[in-house]
Amino acid sequence: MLPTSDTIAIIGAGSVGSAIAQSLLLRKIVADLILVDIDTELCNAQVQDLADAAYLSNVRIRQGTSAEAGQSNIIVVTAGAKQRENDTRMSLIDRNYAILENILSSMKPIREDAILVLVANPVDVLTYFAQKLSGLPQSQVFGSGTLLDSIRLRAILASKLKVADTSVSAYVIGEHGDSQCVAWSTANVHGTPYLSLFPIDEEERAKVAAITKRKAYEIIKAKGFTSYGIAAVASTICECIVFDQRRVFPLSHWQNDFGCCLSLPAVLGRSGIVSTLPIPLDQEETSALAQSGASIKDIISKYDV
Ligand SMILES: NC(=O)C1=CN([C@@H]2O[C@H](COP(=O)(O)OP(=O)(O)OC[C@H]3O[C@@H](n4cnc5c(N)ncnc54)[C@H](O)[C@@H]3O)[C@@H](O)[C@H]2O)C=CC1
Ligand SMILES: CC(=O)C(=O)O
Repeated sequence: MLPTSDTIAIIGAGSVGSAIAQSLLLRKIVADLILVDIDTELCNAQVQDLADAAYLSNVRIRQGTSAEAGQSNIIVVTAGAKQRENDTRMSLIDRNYAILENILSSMKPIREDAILVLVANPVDVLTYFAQKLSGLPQSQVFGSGTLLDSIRLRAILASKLKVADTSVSAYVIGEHGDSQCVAWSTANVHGTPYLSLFPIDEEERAKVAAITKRKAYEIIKAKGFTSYGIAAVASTICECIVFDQRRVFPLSHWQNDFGCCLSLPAVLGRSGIVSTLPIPLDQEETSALAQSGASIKDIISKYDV
């Protein structure tokens, strides 16, 4: 596959931004990558290191400014504080809201057809504010959401059934965080309900959901951050946009019913969120999703003026 002439800018060249850059480089999705960070020395070092890895592909990578990022086709926002052991994602909001405001104002004017992908946490809350502050249409501003959690869930379910992860379709929905929920009633393997193929009781289901939810905490406890999983997710999102693949992903996007951004299945294409798909949920899942929406809205209301 030849890289397209699109440019992707990554804001934040720390653990996550650099891992996303490496994933994009190796997958040869676009010809040009720009890395931007307030810490220009770190950014330059990451670019130099990644440029060595670029001999595996035809991709050019360089350090850029916020203004240049604003003129890129896709802008991936990873800049922000990360969780320390046992910090929740929501606890980052004070610091990361301020960083987001700063980034968006320094990127302006943002090109009208740019796609803004939020990765920094709390991703659902930041997606809401990025929609408000960027001036872009809501369909062009969304967060990586629970795609990463869904991949984690799918891996657990697949290993129980001894099938490939890709053969299981299962969604974590709601917040990319502690109030997330599993849409058990729609989990399936090529159309057959997962729970009919591999019946697990309520206690076991709760255990699987908890392991999925805790995975980031466990990784952060041992190595201080997560990066490879989100890099795979973010580069897949970029690929889907660049090639207008119209894949269905659980992404954090605007929800009229909840008055916030949270993850539900969305069709992703060249212009961003192209459409949404209904997801049949049982009563328990519906109420868990509503609670997740309420907890995101609660944080938003503290900052929304
Ligand atoms: N959505 C998801 O699934 C995931 C989200 N994350 C989140 O990604 C964020 C970044 O994590 P890491 O890369 O590990 O942190 P990091 O601390 O390694 O990197 C963050 C970078 O942002 C930069 N930065 C801060 N303010 C800036 C500004 N105004 N303009 C430009 N750059 C700025 C810092 O200089 C730093 O290099 C965190 O909020 C973390 O929670 C991390 C993993 C998965
Ligand atoms: C840190 C984070 O949000 C994750 O790995 O899920």
